[in-house]
Amino acid sequence: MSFSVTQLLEGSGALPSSGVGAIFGVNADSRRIEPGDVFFALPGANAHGNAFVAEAIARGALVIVTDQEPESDPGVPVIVVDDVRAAYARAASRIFAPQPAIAVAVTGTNGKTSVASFVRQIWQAAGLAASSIGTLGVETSWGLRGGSLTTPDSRTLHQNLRALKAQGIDHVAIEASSHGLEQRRLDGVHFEAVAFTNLTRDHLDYHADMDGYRSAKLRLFTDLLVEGGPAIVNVDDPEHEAFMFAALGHNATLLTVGREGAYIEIVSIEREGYGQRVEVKHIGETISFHLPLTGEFQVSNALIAAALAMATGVDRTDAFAALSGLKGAKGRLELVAAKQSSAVFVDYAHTPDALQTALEALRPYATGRLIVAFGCGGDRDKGKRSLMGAIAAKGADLVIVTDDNPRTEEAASIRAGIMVAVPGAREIGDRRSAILEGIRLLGEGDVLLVAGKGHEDYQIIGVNKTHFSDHEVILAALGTS
Ligand SMILES: CC(=O)N[C@H]1[C@@H](OP(=O)(O)OP(=O)(O)OC[C@H]2O[C@@H](n3ccc(=O)[nH]c3=O)[C@H](O)[C@@H]2O)O[C@H](CO)[C@@H](O)[C@@H]1O[C@H](C)C(=O)N[C@@H](C)C(=O)N[C@H](CCC(=O)O)C(=O)O
Ligand SMILES: Nc1ncnc2c1ncn2[C@@H]1O[C@H](COP(=O)(O)OP(=O)(O)OP(=O)(O)O)[C@@H](O)[C@H]1O
Ligand SMILES: N[C@H](CCC[C@H](N)C(=O)O)C(=O)O
Ligand SMILES: [Mg+2]
Repeated sequence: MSFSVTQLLEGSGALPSSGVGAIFGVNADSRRIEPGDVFFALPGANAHGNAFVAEAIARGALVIVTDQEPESDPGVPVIVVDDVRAAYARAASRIFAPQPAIAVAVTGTNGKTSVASFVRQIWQAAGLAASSIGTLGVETSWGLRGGSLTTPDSRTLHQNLRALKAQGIDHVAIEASSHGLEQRRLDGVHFEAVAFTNLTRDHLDYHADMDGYRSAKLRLFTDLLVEGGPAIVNVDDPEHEAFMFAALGHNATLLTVGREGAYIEIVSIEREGYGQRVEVKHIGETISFHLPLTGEFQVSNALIAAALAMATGVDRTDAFAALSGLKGAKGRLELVAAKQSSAVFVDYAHTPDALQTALEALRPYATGRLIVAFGCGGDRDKGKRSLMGAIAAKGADLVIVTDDNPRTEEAASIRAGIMVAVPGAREIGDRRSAILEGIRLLGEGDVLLVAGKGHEDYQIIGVNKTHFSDHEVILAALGTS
């Protein structure tokens, strides 16, 4: 027993899968324990896993790993470690070996899904079998399998990684959320390269303050990058210094991207239809390409993705050539339909900065009015509601405040939290009616932005999740663009 458990927690190489001391699996959820598993009792937001030790043993757990002695002797070996979440992540990586050879990760408040998707697309264009894992789920050239978290829990993550390896995939780009980093979900992965997009307010319901939020994100640079690996930093973001110094302080190879970038310098960006023409300097060479995506922020995302791809061996010419063929991630400033000279975009902006970015990106296309319909999620950072209201008031000509996953909060009070900063807005709780009203209002040259849900195909009211898709409502009203 001790041999295999030690190996599980600290060792390397294959684990015994039969015989005395064999460990068959790991799980942190007592309800899913199978005979032969090790139960990891994690400190959670609602409970400590120690409360579920009896159930885990009843289901066949052989060993308990925890960060505090259970109150009574459970009758099976208990191993107390300092950081049980990290131990769980590393154990999951050993149980579910082998894994794809190359993993990269991107963190930041906004842009992670887009960057992860773009890295996968660049790898694929270079002929490499690749996958991206994040908010949208696990995506490969065979399709998309949805998930529930941006950064999956360690067990799900490593199960997915093993399945990808079994399909011949050796290149994976992963979104590193602040929750995921704080909860050590990624601690079993060695990243060959990492990237930072930007840092603005989000998730202050979970992190004590911006310092706590930033520290969680910095873990990707300080703890999870392989020794000397490339760390890509968007130097146009005001928060870049902390990430730059974290990289330098940990012997990473710092690669900066942006208008002030040394590795990739943005020289110029000009709109070309709904896309843009971009000129950059990359280690002395000037490169010009068409990016078929709307919004300057996508230039930053695309270049960070190109840097990650080049950092993992893609040839410079192939990487930049791939940018002209990029497809936007679903619901990220996506042109969904057009009505005469007006247009309707769906975007996943659910933070103040993202809403401002999306409105600024669309302003040049609104020769008439810029209309926005959006809401804020329930059971999430309340402070961002009035900030988003103020941003909408400033950046749009007409604002419709609606519902976006009220969860267990009263929807009307969430809307009120937004309306205080935009008293002139129309308040239409039912999201379908709000979108239809936005479409009804569309005149010559107007642009409607439907923000907050992006790819989501549900509305969460209370604890019930019902089918709802911004795309479907828009397309049913207007047909395809
Ligand atoms: C606040 C938060 O992040 N919670 C996540 C966390 O739950 P927790 O550890 O706090 O769980 P808990 O309910 O206190 O339970 C403690 C422990 O007891 C165990 N337990 C519990 C009940 C039981 O009967 N038996 C049992 O063993 C649980 O499995 C857990 O290990 O760990 C769970 C397993 O990984 C996650 O499913 C859960 O995500 C919840 C559902 C969630 O909504 N998370 C969101 C906020 C989130 O993580 N979002 C980020 C950011 C997205 C973005 O970028 O914007 C993401 O990466 O998705
Ligand atoms: N580089 C960027 N800078 C600012 N805003 C961005 C950037 N990239 C995307 N956005 C905005 O943020 C929204 C979310 O983008 P994306 O899904 O790529 O980010 P994310 O970091 O994965 O978000 P999440 O934390 O929810 O996983 C987009 O719909 C867009 O409005
Ligand atoms: N990963 C983010 C997504 C928010 C999306 C928005 N539609 C909402 O429900 O608030 C979160 O869970 O906070
Ligand atoms: Mg995401």
